[in-house]
Amino acid sequence: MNKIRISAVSYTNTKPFLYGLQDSAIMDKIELSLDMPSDCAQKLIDDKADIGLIPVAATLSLPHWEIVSNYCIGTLGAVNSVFIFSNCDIKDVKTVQLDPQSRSSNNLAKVLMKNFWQVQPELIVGAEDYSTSTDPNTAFVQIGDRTFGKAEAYPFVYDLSAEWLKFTGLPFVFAAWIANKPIPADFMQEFDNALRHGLAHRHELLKELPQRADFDLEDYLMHKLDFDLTEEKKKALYLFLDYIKAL
Ligand SMILES: C=C(O[C@@H]1C=C(C(=O)O)C=C[C@H]1O)C(=O)O
Repeated sequence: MNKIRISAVSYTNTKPFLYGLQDSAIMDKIELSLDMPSDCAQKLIDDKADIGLIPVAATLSLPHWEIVSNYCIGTLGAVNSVFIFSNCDIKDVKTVQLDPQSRSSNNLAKVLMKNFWQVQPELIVGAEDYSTSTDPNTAFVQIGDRTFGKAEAYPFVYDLSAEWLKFTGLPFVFAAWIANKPIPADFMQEFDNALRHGLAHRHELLKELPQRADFDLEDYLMHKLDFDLTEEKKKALYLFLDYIKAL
């Protein structure tokens, strides 16, 4: 059998999953690559991967997609790694630079700006001064490890899944394990078992990760992230897709 090609996110949020996969015999059956989320999505769209931990917003660009795991990159509220960083209140922001590595959070920012904050700043994709603009009314979306330690550095900081909870009362799913073609059921079962094994060994993983003075990795991996793809999270996922379609 050909190996199943899997693209996973190269951020710390995915390390519990990698720990589980690398500690399982499933490694012999897969070809694993680590990519930034926007590239995970593109690989699935271009059929360069069979399964990806892809931004859920990117499912809208797939002719066929199916969820192949009971786990995800999700949260019950604040996630502490997906933000709009700003020098002014969101109501006064004139320009928002989007994160080139993101698909879900850029869309989450758009959904919240339109429906929750009811503001209409100009959106910039691929800004040359991304994340470094000194303009007082320019803000930026940022995700992943690049945000660690930055929450203290800006006067206005919006944790986007915390804002989504205020808006909808729901948890949030940033990325899920999605296939672009049918995957054998026995493989899916073995895959899920490996992911569960990784999640159950987060304390061992934390001992291996370099600690940071400016970011609480244990709180992040044990509490802020919530990896179970529950019915409530699926409800949030489909609601989010509806909001994106209406943008
Ligand atoms: C919580 C996060 O979730 C992510 C956000 C994504 C996005 O915005 O497209 C995609 C994958 C996840 O890595 C994060 O990256 O910090």
